[in-house]
Amino acid sequence: MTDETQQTADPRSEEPIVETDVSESVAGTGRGGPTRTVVEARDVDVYYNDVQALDGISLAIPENRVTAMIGPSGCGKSTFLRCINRMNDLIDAARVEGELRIRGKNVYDDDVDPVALRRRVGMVFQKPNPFPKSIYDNVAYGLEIQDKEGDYDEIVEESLKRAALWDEVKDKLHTSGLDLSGGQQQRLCIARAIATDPEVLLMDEPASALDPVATSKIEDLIDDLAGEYTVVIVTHNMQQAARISDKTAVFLTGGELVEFDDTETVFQNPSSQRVEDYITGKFG
Ligand SMILES: Nc1ncnc2c1ncn2[C@@H]1O[C@H](COP(=O)(O)OP(=O)(O)OP(=O)(O)O)[C@@H](O)[C@H]1O
Repeated sequence: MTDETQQTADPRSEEPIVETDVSESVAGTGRGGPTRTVVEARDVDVYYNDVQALDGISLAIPENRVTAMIGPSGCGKSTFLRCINRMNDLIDAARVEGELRIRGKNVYDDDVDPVALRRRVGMVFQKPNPFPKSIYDNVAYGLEIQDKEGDYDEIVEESLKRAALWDEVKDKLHTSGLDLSGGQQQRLCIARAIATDPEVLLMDEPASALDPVATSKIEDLIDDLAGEYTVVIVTHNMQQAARISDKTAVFLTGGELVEFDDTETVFQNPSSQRVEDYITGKFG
């Protein structure tokens, strides 16, 4: 990483961002060679009141790749995910220290509007949470609240296609999103998240409430989405992390990041006994 930065206007962002020359922090991954860093954590600590949940996290998340966060329950995976779009701001007890940069700009700087940030960083949760609205309105919702210009019919169709749901719902767009199956609801939530064209897509255990067939569809979808989005996924399922991610971050108890590397390396040649014990199921 160099200190040289340049101002660029990101067409998908309302505010100018500082883009860092990341040529030296290029992440080579299995999904087609080198890429740029989009999200970079520098020495991030998170506390809930006096209890420390994350301890000195530093890592660089590559563009248009899938990065998985794995680790035992309570090690801080979701907390880290929520640092990226400042969802921890909504938790009174939470305090974040350190820097969380997106394309070089610290999202905790005073001049960053968290609402604008969350437009650039979409999120999909564990439990599908469509609004009690029609399928169409679920996807169009983000466009409406942002007063986005454009042909909504076209954007809704495109988003549903990208979320691999269009064929199943194209004849019932004006029925309730709540009438879909769990797996379809989750793909609807993904369509809703991508309709506003975010740069980063955060997914917090997006398949853990789904059956194996629906899970497999979500995994295929994540693989496809990585062509266009930078995906960061929290998962409890190590096979899933191994199947779908390019990079894997292993968090262990105490909120420590103990390994961050290409997924293949983490699973085939872990750097420490602790990580090996975790991924081979000896604990956690
Ligand atoms: N809102 C909160 N208030 C207080 N403590 C919290 C809050 N959210 C999380 N914590 C604590 O922070 C630590 C990390 O929690 P977090 O949910 O980030 O872990 P996780 O690795 O995502 O766990 P899981 O896999 O079980 O979802 C835990 O000790 C948890 O109890």
